[in-house]
Amino acid sequence: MRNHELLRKSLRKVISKNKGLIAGLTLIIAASVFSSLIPPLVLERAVNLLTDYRDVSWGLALLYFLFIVIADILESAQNASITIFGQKVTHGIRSALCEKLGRLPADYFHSHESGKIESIFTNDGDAIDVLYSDGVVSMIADLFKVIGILAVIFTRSPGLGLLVTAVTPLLFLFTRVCQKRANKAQLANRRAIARVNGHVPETLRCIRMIHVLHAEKYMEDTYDGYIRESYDAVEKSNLIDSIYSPVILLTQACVTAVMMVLAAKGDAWRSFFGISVGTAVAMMAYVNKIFAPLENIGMEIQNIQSAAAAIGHINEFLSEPEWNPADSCPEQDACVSFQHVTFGYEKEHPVLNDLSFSVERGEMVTFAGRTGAGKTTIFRLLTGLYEPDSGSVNLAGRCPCSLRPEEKRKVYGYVEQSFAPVPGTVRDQITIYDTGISEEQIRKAVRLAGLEKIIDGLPSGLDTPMDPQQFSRGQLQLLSIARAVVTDPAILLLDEVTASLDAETEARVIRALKNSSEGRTVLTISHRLSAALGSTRIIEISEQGKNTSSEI
Ligand SMILES: Nc1ncnc2c1ncn2[C@@H]1O[C@H](COP(=O)(O)OP(=O)(O)OP(=O)(O)O)[C@@H](O)[C@H]1O
Repeated sequence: MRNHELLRKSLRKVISKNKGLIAGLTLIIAASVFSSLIPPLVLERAVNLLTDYRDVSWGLALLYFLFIVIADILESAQNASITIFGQKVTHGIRSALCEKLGRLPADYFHSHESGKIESIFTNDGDAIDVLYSDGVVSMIADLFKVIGILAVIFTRSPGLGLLVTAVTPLLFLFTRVCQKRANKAQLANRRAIARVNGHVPETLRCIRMIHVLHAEKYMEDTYDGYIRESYDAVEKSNLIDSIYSPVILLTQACVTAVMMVLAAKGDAWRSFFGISVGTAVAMMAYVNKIFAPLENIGMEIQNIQSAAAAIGHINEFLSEPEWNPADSCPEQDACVSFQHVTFGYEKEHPVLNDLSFSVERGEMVTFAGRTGAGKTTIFRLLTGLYEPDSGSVNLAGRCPCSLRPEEKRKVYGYVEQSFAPVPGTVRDQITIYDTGISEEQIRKAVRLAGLEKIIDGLPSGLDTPMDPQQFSRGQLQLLSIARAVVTDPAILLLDEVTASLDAETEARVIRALKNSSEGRTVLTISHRLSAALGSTRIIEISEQGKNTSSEI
């Protein structure tokens, strides 16, 4: 599928789901534009009656107020519907981004900086939000408003119509120049403020070192530099603001004055400008009305331009190749096996070279080898994060990549070097939001991991909100073990589980692992653990990513 088609597909999905809202929005915009044109016409009629020394009926006066109220209500409804539509589109695109994230292969996250991915979800997502809430649709509404006002002015006063048509492009140009400069200044201010925000905590964090190295002056000067940048930028932005409004007011006054002077010149001019007193009042109202949508259109163009880059990033992200694992692989008798596996994160630099080994059900095997030999890589292939370049990997008779997400936790439990908390309660740390896990399973996992006393000591037990500060490093590893065994998996993968623990804590973790390993096939990375857990075999991974196997 081509790049833009992916974004279009997301948009089409949102549009087809919200046909009613879009039809309503179109009607509201039409009604809002139409109703905003009526009050000056009623005013024209009233003033003409007054200047002819005739009575203005209560009905006409009420009609005037009624249309003002209706126009205001419709404008609010228009803004609200545009915001709702914008939110729906943004929600649709953000959901598409999130679904895409789940389908990306593991190496995407190694070849792309996390900051850039985050920025697609935050900054680019926000730019799309602004594009639809305060860009495309509002611009169409404002354009209709300008066209409507010009049309009425032309029918009432062709001369004034020509005058306004001549002035409008100049005014629009002036508005754009001011907006661009103001935006540039605001951006510079935001950059300077961001630097200040980074500088202050950095200074506080390193305050001792700053005093020791006498770097106070340098830190002060840097801070002053950022503040000056911000001050200059704000000053520039204020200057533009202070010029813009008077120029607009002056132009309005000039147009009105020219209209009046020319209309007063004689019959031919008067008929060209179509001026009765009432029409003059109405035209002044229209001239005043045309500037607001013009200014808005300038801002909306700005929003659309800023969103162009965001659309590019989102398109690029949506067209990234997806995780497309083989759905079947040769059946193997062994519980875990590698058959002539060659794999490299970059194809030209293989980490594992023609690696073969197999582990029988119930075996306890340790992988050893120098740092960087590829032990963790073996686990990454076993958990299906990567596919081998050649050869086959088998886990419980299945190709790991073909395991559906809901199957994975039943086949293997994975304990890493450090615990990765998830938002929520202590219970959520164990279940990872899997509502299919029963209370009994959770209690059993807590018991196996030796966490009973710790959890009983928490204010609300398992339902205590998770705060990693409440747990020591060893206790967090016990939580990792409970998380790995709660689904009663057949295979346990332990990657340097006790690497960063002191001897006493390590002993507790080993006790928990021993309890949890019973009846399972256990693969560990760690020399120290192999003896403590009672491994029966060590598979040594050599520098070339091959293996030698030795019995203990
Ligand atoms: N995501 C990655 N992208 C590119 N190269 C990687 C990636 N992860 C690991 N490597 C490289 O692959 C090789 C094997 O790494 P791996 O982590 O599997 O080794 P290890 O034997 O587990 O090492 P250690 O004992 O230090 O944990 C190393 O040279 C490492 O630099």
